[in-house]
Amino acid sequence: MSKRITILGSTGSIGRQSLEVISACGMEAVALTANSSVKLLEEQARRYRPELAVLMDERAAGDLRVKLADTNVRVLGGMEGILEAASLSSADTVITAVVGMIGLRPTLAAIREGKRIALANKETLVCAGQLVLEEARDYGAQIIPVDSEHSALFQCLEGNRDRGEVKRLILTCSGGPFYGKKPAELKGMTRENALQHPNWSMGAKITVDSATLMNKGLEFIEAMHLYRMPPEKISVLIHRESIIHSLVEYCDNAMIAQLGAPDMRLPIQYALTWPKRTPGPAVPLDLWNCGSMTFGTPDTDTFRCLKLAMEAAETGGTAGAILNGANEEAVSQFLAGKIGFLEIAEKVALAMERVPVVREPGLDDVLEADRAAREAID
Ligand SMILES: NC(=O)C1=CN([C@@H]2O[C@H](COP(=O)(O)OP(=O)(O)OC[C@H]3O[C@@H](n4cnc5c(N)ncnc54)[C@H](OP(=O)(O)O)[C@@H]3O)[C@@H](O)[C@H]2O)C=CC1
Ligand SMILES: CC(=O)[C@@H](O)[C@H](O)COP(=O)(O)O
Ligand SMILES: [Mn+2]
Repeated sequence: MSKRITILGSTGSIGRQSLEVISACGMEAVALTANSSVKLLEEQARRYRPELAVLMDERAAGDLRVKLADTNVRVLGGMEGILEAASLSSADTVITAVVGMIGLRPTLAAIREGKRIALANKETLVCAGQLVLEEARDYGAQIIPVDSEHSALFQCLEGNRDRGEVKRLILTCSGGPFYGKKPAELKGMTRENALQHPNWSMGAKITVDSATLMNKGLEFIEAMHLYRMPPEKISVLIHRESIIHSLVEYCDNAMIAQLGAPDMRLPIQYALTWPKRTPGPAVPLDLWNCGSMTFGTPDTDTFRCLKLAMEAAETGGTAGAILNGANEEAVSQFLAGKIGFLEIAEKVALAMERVPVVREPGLDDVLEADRAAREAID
């Protein structure tokens, strides 16, 4: 039987590429969700004919319902609708391609139904990694990473390798559009400058995170949770070309890497087909013509967000939720032209100073940490 998939965030960068993979691999989309993109969700619903289409924005959901009145697609609105899409009985797999910690409750809902989670939404694990992984264990839900570095690590670990054999995980980092710049130059960098990622075409929020190196910081915490590794066993390596997507160093000093063209359709597909591999739409890597590969050390004095994330990783508890909430808010202010580039790190640092950390948090503690962090920087 073909795979039946719900995509949370189908109109975004990962969501659209997921639909390409689903088509190319003969799978079925049973539910699609977005925030307010009525036109694109209507087009997707007409083309893929899911059972359910959901928009978070209730007014936009009303418009979509009218537009899809001539189809069998059921249309819902709001968080209740998204939770229904996440737990739909006909879906076996949920791709979490929503941006931000708003994805946490739907991810938990899907886990509680025992779905396979193809996890792109890294903010979920940064905020509530322990909680999410415990629930996945209790409900027997597999979590397969979509984030390119974590998919690479997953492949280098052969899924479930004995952690005692692993010396460290090495996350590669492109360095983003501002690699090599110092604070005086970074001060004047605009939204347009920050949105020029050297290798990947992605949504606006993650592209800004790549420019501040917060993306690598979030990925550091994501890797800790996914692979049960302490912070001292995770390193970040600058690799400008984004060809090596990450590496595992073993206790005998062997290093296993996963390489590929910078094309998210490969990790998306692998999260859906694992443990099998099948032909798919991702472009092949032409090693003969890709030029040289370079490596270096990140400048965490200039790109403070990475250092702040590593501190949050050491602290644990709700520190990840505080870091993430402040970052989401600060990036949204930067994208709206309200604050400068360097103020993103300043605001995250401020929230980490001001908001107390709760140890062994439950869901309510995580949600409260997120709220308090956003309030602390306003
Ligand atoms: N893009 C990439 O290559 C990679 C992305 N990721 C991660 O994947 C996730 C998605 O990233 P990306 O695809 O780039 O993001 P995009 O901004 O391109 O897409 C986000 C999606 O989420 C929906 N959405 C936004 N806000 C809400 C909300 N409040 N409620 C419900 N739905 C919402 C959007 O709907 P609408 O269109 O209506 O706004 C859209 O469908 C992020 O966590 C990112 O870090 C990880 C690795 C690579
Ligand atoms: C495609 C992907 O997974 C992104 O997270 C990407 O890795 C961003 O690259 P950098 O954060 O290394 O610039
Ligand atoms: Mn990544």
